[in-house]
Amino acid sequence: MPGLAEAVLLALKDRGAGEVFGIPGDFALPFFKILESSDILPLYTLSHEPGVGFAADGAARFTSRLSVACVTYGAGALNMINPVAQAYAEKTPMVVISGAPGAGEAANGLLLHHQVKRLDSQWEIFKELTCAQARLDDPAVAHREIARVLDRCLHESRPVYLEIPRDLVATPVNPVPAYLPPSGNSEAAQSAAREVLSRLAAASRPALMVGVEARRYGIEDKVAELAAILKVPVTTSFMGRGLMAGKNVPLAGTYLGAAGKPDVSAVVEESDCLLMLGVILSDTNFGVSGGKVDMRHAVHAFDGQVRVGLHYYPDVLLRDFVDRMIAEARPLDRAGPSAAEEEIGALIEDADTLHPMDIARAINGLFAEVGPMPMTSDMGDCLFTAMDIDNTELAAPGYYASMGFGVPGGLGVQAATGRRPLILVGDGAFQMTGWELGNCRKYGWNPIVVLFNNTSWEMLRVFQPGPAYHDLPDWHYADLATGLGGRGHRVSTRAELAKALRDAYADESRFQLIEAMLPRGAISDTLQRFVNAIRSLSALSQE
Ligand SMILES: Cc1ncc(Cc2csc(CCOP(=O)(O)OP(=O)(O)O)c2C)c(N)n1
Ligand SMILES: [Mg+2]
Repeated sequence: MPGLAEAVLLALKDRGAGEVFGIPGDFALPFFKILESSDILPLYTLSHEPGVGFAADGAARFTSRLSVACVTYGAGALNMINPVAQAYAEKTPMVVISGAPGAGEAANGLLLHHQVKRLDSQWEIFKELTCAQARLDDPAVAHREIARVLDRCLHESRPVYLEIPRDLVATPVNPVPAYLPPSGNSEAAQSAAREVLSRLAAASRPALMVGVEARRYGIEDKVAELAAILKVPVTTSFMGRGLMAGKNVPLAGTYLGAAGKPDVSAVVEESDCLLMLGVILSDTNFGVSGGKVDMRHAVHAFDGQVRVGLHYYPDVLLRDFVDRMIAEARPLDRAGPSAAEEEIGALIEDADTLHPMDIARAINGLFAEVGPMPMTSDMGDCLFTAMDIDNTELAAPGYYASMGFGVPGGLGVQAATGRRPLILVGDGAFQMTGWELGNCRKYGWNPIVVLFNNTSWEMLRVFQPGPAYHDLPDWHYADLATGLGGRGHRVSTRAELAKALRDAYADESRFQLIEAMLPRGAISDTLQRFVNAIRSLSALSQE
């Protein structure tokens, strides 16, 4: 019989987990010791628990597998609340493992270090951030509890929480049962698929919008197959930017409502049967559309059910629904031309000062030369700029929108996939978690980081011009790269940026930090359209 810690690790590996990110502490040291000695899964330690959570999130987004964030009780776990919340909101299958006090530790009546209000306060907090939880304090049932929680993580593609008392990590337990895939209602899936196909056939402007669940449940290729059969225009949601990259589908582009390209917005807003697959109905995905999507004529397959107009089919797995659609779909021949990525033009490599759009042009140029790289983006104008980078695999917090994801998320991508990422981050967000780059040399990671240094919280300034607190000092980040084990490039002109990107790509020996100097007030075209759209919508609402 395996010990408890070993049983957890074996069950994680059996369910597809490829690595563990973590920071130990005394309540977790026994678990970490077995984690390292058992060699079941590789351990990557980082420097701050928010980075651990964001790295696990980034890994899961690119692999569509379980990811693991392992921390100590109290100070560690509670330090990671924000990344776990983001994973819940954006449907990432993250397993949070926290060490915990042993059974008898509270018996002496003293308050334990790292304890907050009560010993189970942390448990109560993580119940709000996860879809399933287990405290593994009963060896007799631990195997069933582990299976229950890990399977829920995969079924719902949301974080789960395992609490492991430090005095039980070596206690023998029964082997954890094998993964039990979810069983949806196949009859409901069939009925839903037939009704939706007939609605699409009867529509004059059918359209498809693809959201993040297509990636989370590993069915992007199936969705591409369905789109290719149906021959209807395909868009992605804002959060879904990067989906369908490299697939042979009639991709019109990313829907950004009034902030997007008018022809893409028309595909969505003028559709009389919009099929949304795995799309999160959030303000960032639909907020600047002014409610122009008529849900009475839309189909929304999300979170295990299919809503067709004003009625629902419950308990329908997205995978089953898409499979049933593929089986019976016929060409509708309504696909417009695949929108050539909006011509933002090639970078002019001259001595002009940089603008965010030049960064998009320069990256498009790099990818045209060397091929696309997996990308992560932080929250800030870098994410809006990413909308003008040709559609490439991208992980970014487009809904929960926490800063700090970009760099550790990119490190998680490289740890999990072995692929070198290109990371987009603003100076404000870099100040939060950019220092995790100091861990690259330990693991041989070598991301290319493009830091938008506008010495500002510019996204806030565009929504609230005036206050001086949006101004950030210039920290000369490129100069700090060497000490962290990387190479810094501080660039102020378009020619310098192009050269720095080429030099960075050629130097695979360490991480590359390209500090792109941007004037305060210079924002991407997409962010400008977002601001204009939100202002005009709010003006409308006050009429
Ligand atoms: C963890 C967290 N705390 C605060 C905020 C609120 C915020 C959203 S955007 C922003 C400014 C970002 O500045 P940065 O320099 O990174 O990028 P840019 O705007 O392009 O200049 C803040 C403070 C969020 N979203 N998350
Ligand atoms: Mg900034």
